[in-house]
Amino acid sequence: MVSWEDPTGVIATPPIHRHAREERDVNTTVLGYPRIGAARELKQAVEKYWSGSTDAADLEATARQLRADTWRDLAGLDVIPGNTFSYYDQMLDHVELFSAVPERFRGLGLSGLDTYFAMARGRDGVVPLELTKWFDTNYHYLVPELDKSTVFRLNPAKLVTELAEARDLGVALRPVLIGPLTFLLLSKSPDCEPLSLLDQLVDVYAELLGQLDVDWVQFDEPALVQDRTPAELDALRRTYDKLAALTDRPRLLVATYFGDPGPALPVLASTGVDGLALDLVSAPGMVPRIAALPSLQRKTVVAGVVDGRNVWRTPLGDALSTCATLLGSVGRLEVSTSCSLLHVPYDVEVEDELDPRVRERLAFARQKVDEVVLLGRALSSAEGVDVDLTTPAGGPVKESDLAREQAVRERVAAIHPEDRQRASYDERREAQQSLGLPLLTTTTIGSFPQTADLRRTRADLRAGRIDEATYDERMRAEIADVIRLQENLGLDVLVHGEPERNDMVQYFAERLDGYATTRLGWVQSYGSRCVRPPILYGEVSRPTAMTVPWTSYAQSLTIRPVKGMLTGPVTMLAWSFVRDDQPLQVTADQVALALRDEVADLAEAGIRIIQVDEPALRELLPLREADRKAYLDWSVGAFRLATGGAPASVQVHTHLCYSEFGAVITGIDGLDADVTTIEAARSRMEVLADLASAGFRRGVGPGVYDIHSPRVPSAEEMTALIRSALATTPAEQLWINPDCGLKTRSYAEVEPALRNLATATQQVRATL
Ligand SMILES: CN1c2c(nc(N)[nH]c2=O)NC[C@@H]1CNc1ccc(C(=O)N[C@@H](CCC(=O)N[C@@H](CCC(=O)N[C@@H](CCC(=O)O)C(=O)O)C(=O)O)C(=O)O)cc1
Ligand SMILES: N[C@@H](CCS)C(=O)O
Ligand SMILES: [Zn+2]
Repeated sequence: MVSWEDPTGVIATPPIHRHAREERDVNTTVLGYPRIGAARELKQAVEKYWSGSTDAADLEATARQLRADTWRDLAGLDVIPGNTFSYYDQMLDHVELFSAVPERFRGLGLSGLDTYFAMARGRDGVVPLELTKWFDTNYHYLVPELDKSTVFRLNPAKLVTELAEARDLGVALRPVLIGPLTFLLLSKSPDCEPLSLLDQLVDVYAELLGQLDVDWVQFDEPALVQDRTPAELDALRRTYDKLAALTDRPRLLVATYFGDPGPALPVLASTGVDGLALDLVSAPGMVPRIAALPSLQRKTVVAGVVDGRNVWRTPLGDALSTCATLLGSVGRLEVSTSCSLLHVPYDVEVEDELDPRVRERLAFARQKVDEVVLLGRALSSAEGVDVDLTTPAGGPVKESDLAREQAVRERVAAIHPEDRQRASYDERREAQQSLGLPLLTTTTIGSFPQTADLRRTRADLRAGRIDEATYDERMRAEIADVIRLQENLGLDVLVHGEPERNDMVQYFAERLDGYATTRLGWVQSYGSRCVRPPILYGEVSRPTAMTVPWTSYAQSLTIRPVKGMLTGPVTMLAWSFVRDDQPLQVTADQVALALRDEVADLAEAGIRIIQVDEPALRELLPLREADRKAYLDWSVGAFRLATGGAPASVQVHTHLCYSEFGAVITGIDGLDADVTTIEAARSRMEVLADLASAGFRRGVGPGVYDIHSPRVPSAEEMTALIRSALATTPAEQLWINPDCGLKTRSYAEVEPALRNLATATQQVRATL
């Protein structure tokens, strides 16, 4: 995006010219937009600010430019969402908006901006807010911490500044707020139900509405697509009736997304709000119910017909007919995306290395805005634009390499229930005795620090500054260092450290047929951290071994067992954009078969322990209870298909992270892994009690080192955690390891932490 520098060095942005429009039959909008920057400008700017190499004014200038860029991208829409920018996370912005900053950060005496970042990242030994997954996406939000003495106070500076900035550029915004129900339901409180703070919070929203000089305000209430109690639905009705009863207020739009609001739909429709935004991509079955609700004849319905979470071009004919069905039955119709575009990359046009047959089927954020605009024009009787329905919509690239595709489909059709079944655990345990592992076996989760040097080496290879042979040599040198370090630390089961992996999903996607990867398709995962979700567009198969040479090389350097390291089928799907023309279960089995071949090759190469990571098993769990059993059946089945061919003598591990395991305990047991390593340090081993009461009797490694924090835990702390684990788990079952991989940490933290982990283990072993 072009920026205009004035002589003082301050970036000046020219007005955004939007054509004056008449009120149309059908307006256009989106529910939100990415904010990290098309070239990850925000990531670079905040990381520079954190490192102290730039100041707050520089960071704010970048932020201003990014907001202006966003409004320019959205200029073709009739209604532009506002408050979509965030330095770190939108939930954290609301903590600031309501002055709900926990005491431990207020005491630090920092500026507003630094207090904000301290809540996100911790500071001077003060632990940050907890980070957790945003519904069933790969985005993470910060969990507000409230208690019964919390007093909300309005602090609207960020919002008001942004609205004024937009107004100066000639842009009117519809600010987006997290709705009060969702804000509270996602918060945690040690001494009260967060919803008990609702009335007080709603008063602050009311105060805010009184200060906003805008036409519309959008309240995001995705928590309504989860199961809600009658009391919560009652609270919903009270909240929006109260806000709607305010005099002299903006119009109120309540947005639900990621699913069907079910019983919350008639409740919301019966309140005095002016509009509802509904996700008709994830819940197309809602259409007849919307059309049948008389109260919606007086309201605006924002129809989310363009998928905000996946990257396929919209089947425009289908979207048009959905809108046409609704046109006659709702007060006004607005065309939109199903949710915020935060979850897709900016622009497919820059992906010049993508196979054109794949690229022509894709729409990223900018293309999705174009689709919305096109649909709006086609539906608007004043313009009557014809939509070309012949351009390919999203979906598999059917004509590619048909022979292999056919073979994959036949292989899936031939899957037999026994393929998902290993020998009995007792038989496996016996066969694995020859590994000679001690009680309280120590290990790590796979990755060692991804140093700047490693990333630069990969960038050098991509840019042609070094050749493959040089790259391989440097990676081998790193593997040798990592093996030596683990031997010196006295760890029992070693890893190669994953230096060759840009990302645990992308690495495999780059090596599988049926998957495409992008050059610049970055999506924010949390704060300044981004991922490039690969695109699973066809039938998946494995042309050749993906990990065997690296793992075998590592094993050749040591007599201790080295764990092979694979990413499981569910995580390969969860962190990719996947085809939506066949059940996820079928796609998962295809990925599982490719992994099954890798497991066989690793075993053939003499690797005795293989870990298949499934950190996203919890994340994909359906938002409604009624859908969970079917999900756990196919997801667990895919994992078992991937690992089911492993001989009894090969020890299969899995790894899960991101707490809240309660709902997937039966699934964890169902995976039938010989050893499960699991995040536990922050929750002080709570998961073990759940596993014990579910009768889990295979190996379990609760994390004793919280790798999400730069803190180095002492040996004493870890000793205490191991002892508390032993209260519920017999020593024969217990493994000692960190919570997760070490890729985001530095060696300065990792070395002493692992040394302490080994010391703590020895201290406890001596007492057994
Ligand atoms: C475990 N997690 C993961 C999730 N999803 C995934 N797909 N992968 C995951 O590991 N979801 C849940 C969590 C989220 N956690 C994280 C943790 C860390 C990151 C992260 O560090 N992201 C990096 C980008 C990683 C990457 O792809 N690196 C590439 C490219 C690096 C790069 O930007 N190179 C520069 C040049 C660098 C130079 O010259 O020095 C460039 O190309 O311009 C690589 O290593 O090759 C981030 O920086 O945000 C994400 C999620
Ligand atoms: N093996 C991976 C798992 C992360 S969830 C790692 O260690 O980074
Ligand atoms: Zn993990």
